[in-house]
Amino acid sequence: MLSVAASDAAVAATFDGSAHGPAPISADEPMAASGVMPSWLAAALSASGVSPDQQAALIDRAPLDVRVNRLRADPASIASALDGEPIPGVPDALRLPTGTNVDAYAGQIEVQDAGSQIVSLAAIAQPGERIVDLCAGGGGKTLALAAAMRNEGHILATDIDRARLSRLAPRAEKAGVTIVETRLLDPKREAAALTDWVGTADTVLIDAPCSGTGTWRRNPEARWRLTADRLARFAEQQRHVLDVGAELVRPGGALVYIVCSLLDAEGAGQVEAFLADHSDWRAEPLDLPAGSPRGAGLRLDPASHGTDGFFVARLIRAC
Ligand SMILES: C[S@@+](CC[C@H](N)C(=O)[O-])C[C@H]1O[C@@H](n2cnc3c(N)ncnc32)[C@H](O)[C@@H]1O
Repeated sequence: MLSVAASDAAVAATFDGSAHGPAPISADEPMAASGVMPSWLAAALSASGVSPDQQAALIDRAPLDVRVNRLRADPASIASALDGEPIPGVPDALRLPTGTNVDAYAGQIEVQDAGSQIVSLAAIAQPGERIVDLCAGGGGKTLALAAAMRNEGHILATDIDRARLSRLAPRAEKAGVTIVETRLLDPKREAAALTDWVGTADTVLIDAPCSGTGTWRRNPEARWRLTADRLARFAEQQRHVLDVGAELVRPGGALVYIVCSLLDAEGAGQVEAFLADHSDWRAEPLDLPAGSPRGAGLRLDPASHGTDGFFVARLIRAC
């Protein structure tokens, strides 16, 4: 804002110290270099193979994408009612005109970025399976898994955040989903609450806590809040949830690791370290409607794929 004020007298005049106004600008006030993000973060993204054009697109305006819930609605009818465009290769996704009011369609559609829908497909969820959604939050991906399973089987949805997890059950009810069991975990004591699932899950989905560099289109201020220390803490949490989740997978089963970040430290690098430490696991190539190869997985970004930014990998436990 100081940079803007330096070149725009009208903006500068608002720094007048009035009630709700910013303090007057002092002569020696340090000014941040202008740019899309802090320079350390731009350097980290560049080192992760994210080009300047891809970095700039991280703060573009996001489209309004929804997932049609096949348990309650038919994609073709919703597309014609809401003037939605199908998204090639993503079975239940529609892109709606900006500003479409979706409130009347609660339970029939879920607002969910196409990228989030695409990475959920990496679970290849089938009716009848037993799946753990370890970092389920409010259940965006849980509900996508349940729809893919045609509401047959069992999903254990867990999280350490009570408020987020409490939003899942009412959403599931509205969506006609009855196969989800929620379980609140104690941080660092997750394993003790999951002993009944050890070695039994067909798939464990880990949508890990992360810096969110791929979701700046929705949270543009997050780029200025992220610090190297916070990033290191996210990386530590990611290692931890990978270890917790891996224990739950049955022999021959899959672990799907997702982050909405483009930084290798949270994506390809995490998976590389996991595979180096777990010789009985291998990465399985992914066949998704979009994504560019990155390490053992795929990466999506707004400039290349028109979605939020994600990294996803599918890892298989030896039989
Ligand atoms: C990216 S968000 C999940 C979003 C959710 N999957 C969705 O699609 O709506 C990551 C979640 O991980 C949870 N989390 C963080 N540490 C965890 C842990 N040790 N065990 C389980 N969940 C954890 C956070 O509370 C947060 O809700």
